[in-house]
Amino acid sequence: MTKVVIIGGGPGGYEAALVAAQLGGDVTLIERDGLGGAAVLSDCVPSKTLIATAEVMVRIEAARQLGLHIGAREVTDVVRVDLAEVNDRVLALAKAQSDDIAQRLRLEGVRLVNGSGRLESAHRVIAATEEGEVAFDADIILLATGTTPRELPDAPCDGERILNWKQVYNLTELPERLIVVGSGVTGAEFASAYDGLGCDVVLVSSRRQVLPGEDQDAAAVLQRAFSERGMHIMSECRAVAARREGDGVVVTLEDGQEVTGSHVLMAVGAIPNSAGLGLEEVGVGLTPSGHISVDKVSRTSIRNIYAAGDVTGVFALASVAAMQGRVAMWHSLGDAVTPLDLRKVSSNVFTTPEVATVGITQQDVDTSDVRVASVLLSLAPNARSKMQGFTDGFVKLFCLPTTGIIIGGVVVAPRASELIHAVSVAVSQRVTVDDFSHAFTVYPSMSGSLAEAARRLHNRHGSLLTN
Ligand SMILES: Cc1cc2nc3c(=O)[nH]c(=O)nc-3n(C[C@H](O)[C@H](O)[C@H](O)COP(=O)(O)OP(=O)(O)OC[C@H]3O[C@@H](n4cnc5c(N)ncnc54)[C@H](O)[C@@H]3O)c2cc1C
Ligand SMILES: NC(=O)c1ccc[n+]([C@@H]2O[C@H](COP(=O)([O-])OP(=O)(O)OC[C@H]3O[C@@H](n4cnc5c(N)ncnc54)[C@H](O)[C@@H]3O)[C@@H](O)[C@H]2O)c1
Repeated sequence: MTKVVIIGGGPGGYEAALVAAQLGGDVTLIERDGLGGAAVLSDCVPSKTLIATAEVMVRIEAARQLGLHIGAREVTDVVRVDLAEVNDRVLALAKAQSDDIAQRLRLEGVRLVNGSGRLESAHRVIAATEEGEVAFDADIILLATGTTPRELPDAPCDGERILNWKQVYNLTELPERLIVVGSGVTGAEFASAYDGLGCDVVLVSSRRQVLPGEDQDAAAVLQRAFSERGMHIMSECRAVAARREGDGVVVTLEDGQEVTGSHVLMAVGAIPNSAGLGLEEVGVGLTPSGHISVDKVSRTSIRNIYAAGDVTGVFALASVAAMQGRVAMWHSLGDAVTPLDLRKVSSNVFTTPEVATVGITQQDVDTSDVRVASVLLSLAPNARSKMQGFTDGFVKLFCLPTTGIIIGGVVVAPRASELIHAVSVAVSQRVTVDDFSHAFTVYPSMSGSLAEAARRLHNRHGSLLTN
């Protein structure tokens, strides 16, 4: 039996373990914290659970537009957020998810080792466990060790008032005034969630507009939505330090301004967990940022050592980590394998409204020579949007002008994460705009706007239509 040793039990590691077990490998998975990794225990799952609660608050608040009066001016006057209870639920759900994953892995015959792993050689892994060090021989090794929140040297997190995104679940009371530093996906999602829960939120954004890495038309909608909800966005500001003062915090910006709040959440990116793994000693190549270099089948510079997930810096998504892990095992264990294709990845920013994207981006289109036809269709005229009191979003489709094949899309809407799937199938199956628009959509529905966008691309003049 081929001996497979995996370090890291997040989506990159545990999905790989399932494939390796299915293909008959003798699989050992070493994880120091808990199965499911940071994705399940502290990052993706907890944040989306918190956001689910915040969404309900936002919907209650929006009810008055629909003729439902909640008997008070502010939603927070009638709905009391018990943050201790909310966070208990968040953590219990994450733990249950982690336990389910552990149980499934055990059922599939994966050997689970609770400890910290490192390479001794290209064919031997050491796990430091509570009982001491244990060595495992390996034919194939997968490194899927994820990342750690980046800290600013002068803003060390204390877990009480100066927080990273893993520490917010310790809070038992809603922050009175939360400063969120960083307006990438993590910062934007937490700013949106705490604003929805009723906190006064200040967002320190290093760029002109929030979500610098996302579709800029979508980011503009979100920036407007945040401002209209009363969030204070400090654009083109960088934090350099944060300190406790009395019952609050003071964040110092690069230009010397000071921002005061009750708490600060640092969302300034993450650094790869690649130190201390024995990589340099064994000769595993790293990028200048310290991520592990991999090719499209997840191979590192050492023949039998693979890497998957955030530690590779390829695309920090749970879905991509899982696919990289599976691809690594299909490749190393001799199964049919399709190299990772980032042009088909779909992702979602879980803000209010949500921003979902798949395939080619507007930035790719604007910076490449490839001719692309696109249409951006506002959701304002969509009957379902009007009924639901939502008019600020849009759908956007990209296609090749010669063939009409759909190569990407963006949806800004409530539940955009669900709406994008049709476009994702179109991108992965190379569906044309004509075929896409000929499929029936429900009336009234927001997906009707996706079909309408495809219809507008029938002649594909390569223009950017708005409405
Ligand atoms: C706040 C937040 C929200 C997110 N939301 C989403 C989302 O909605 N959707 C989405 O697709 N992605 C989301 N992501 C990204 C997603 O969480 C990551 O892409 C995903 O966790 C990557 O999985 P991974 O397996 O590479 O690493 P991780 O999930 O980080 O798991 C790595 C594991 O390796 C363990 N480990 C590290 N070193 C060692 C060692 N030496 N020995 C043993 N174990 C070790 C760690 O303890 C950890 O458990 C979010 C990220 C953040 C920060
Ligand atoms: N819904 C999701 O799928 C989801 C959610 C969260 C994170 N993620 C993944 O995690 C990745 C990382 O996202 P992220 O937001 O954690 O990190 P990021 O690196 O993308 O964003 C960090 C932001 O903080 C800003 N920043 C850095 N230093 C600053 C300072 N001193 N003051 C003010 N701003 C500062 C940066 O300019 C950047 O815009 C994303 O690319 C995404 O793939 C996904």
